[in-house]
Amino acid sequence: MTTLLGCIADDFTGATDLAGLLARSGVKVSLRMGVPIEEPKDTAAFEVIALKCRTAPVKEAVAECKAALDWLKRAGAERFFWKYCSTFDCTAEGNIGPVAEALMAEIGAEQTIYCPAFPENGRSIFMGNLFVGELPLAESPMKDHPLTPMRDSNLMRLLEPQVTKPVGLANRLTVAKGPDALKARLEDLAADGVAHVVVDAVANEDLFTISKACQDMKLMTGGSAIAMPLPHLYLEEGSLSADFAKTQVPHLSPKAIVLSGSCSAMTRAQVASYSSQAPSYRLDPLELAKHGTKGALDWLAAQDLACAPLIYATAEPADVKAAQAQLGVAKAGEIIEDALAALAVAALTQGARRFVVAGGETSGAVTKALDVTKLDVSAEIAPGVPWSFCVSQGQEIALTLKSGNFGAVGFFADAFARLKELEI
Ligand SMILES: Nc1ncnc2c1ncn2[C@@H]1O[C@H](COP(=O)(O)OP(=O)(O)OP(=O)(O)O)[C@@H](O)[C@H]1O
Ligand SMILES: O=C(O)[C@@H](O)C(=O)CO
Repeated sequence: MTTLLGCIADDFTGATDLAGLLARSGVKVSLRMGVPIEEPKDTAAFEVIALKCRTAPVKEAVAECKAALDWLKRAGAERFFWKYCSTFDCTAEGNIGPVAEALMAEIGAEQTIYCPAFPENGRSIFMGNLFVGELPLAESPMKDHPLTPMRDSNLMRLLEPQVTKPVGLANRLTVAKGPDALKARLEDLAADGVAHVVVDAVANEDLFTISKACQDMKLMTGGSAIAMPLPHLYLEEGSLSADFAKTQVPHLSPKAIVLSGSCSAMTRAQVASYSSQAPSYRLDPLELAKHGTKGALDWLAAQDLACAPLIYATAEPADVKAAQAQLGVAKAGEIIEDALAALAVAALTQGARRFVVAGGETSGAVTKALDVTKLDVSAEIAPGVPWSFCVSQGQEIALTLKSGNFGAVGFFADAFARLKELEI
């Protein structure tokens, strides 16, 4: 069918997060890993293209996003969504603003909104400031992120240096008045030439108000949650006819592996919890730089994958900093991503058919190595983390890509329990 909403996500866990929230409505969502080589055919109403461009050089990110946009246009989409992290992960140069501005120019959008709020996961925006739980972004564990340390909580201040046109705010007091008041505020800002509008949201009701006010915008930008109401709104406006074809759950070998390259606070707690119940192996970037992956591959080869072992690079901020000081930030990340990618392929060869991967960059590296190009999105394990099914090297596998800070402490065990439930 013709695609109604074309979505571009800046990392792989972000893309599954978005696809999972859109799929909550029951509509079919297709998730593509990278810009498909083949021309659009039999596309879904909601198409999500996952890119790995959050920390790529600006020019590269813009070019990739434009290529994704072109594909989505050819799939018939006239409305688009630019998905970035609910913690607004970016560097001083971008890529949130430059990509948004490039997409706006391509599709002729005069104005767009920025709303990374995800209240179910504790992300809220008030007076343009982003909170993670009760902490301002810059005081949250995101201040120590290995690639995009967030040292300011004010979204307007973060965005301004990344764009050429004026930035403004539609605050919670306006959002609380409902969609018409928000529309009026956006029009006033547009009349003043404000192209980039940060919109406050602290609860799911705010997201519904914002989506309703913005559903006709050519481009919306944000975290996944602001897109969640769109299927329902499209059904209401009549552009979408309900397609409740459920994703089939295949019966797969119980052999499984957990691969974690996220150093986020929640993943650290999840790794600590799971490593007390399953065999686990810690990857040390300095050791990998010196001796390569042989030690880890040998360890994996000796494991019974029915026990769903864990391999992790997840480390405390001080250890990450120490490794980065010796290897450089990009090199340290790359060494680990390469190792986890090689271990994923080895696990597949050893018969693993259930993969849990933690971390957006990590997920990008692992799915690329597994040669996964399209995922059918299934039910969520935790808000924003669905199971999905795909084919890797001719084998059907189950894959979940977990955003660094998502899921509860018991997430890894929860994931396998949820998959068992789905199989019944
Ligand atoms: N011990 C370590 N030392 C240095 N870098 C590390 C270490 N462990 C992981 N990394 C790197 O840190 C980065 C973590 O980013 P990743 O996107 O995978 O996780 P995340 O940011 O927590 O997840 P998300 O983007 O879903 O929130 C990766 O590039 C990874 O290779
Ligand atoms: O929005 C989020 O927090 C996640 O989907 C994400 O982008 C993690 O990389």
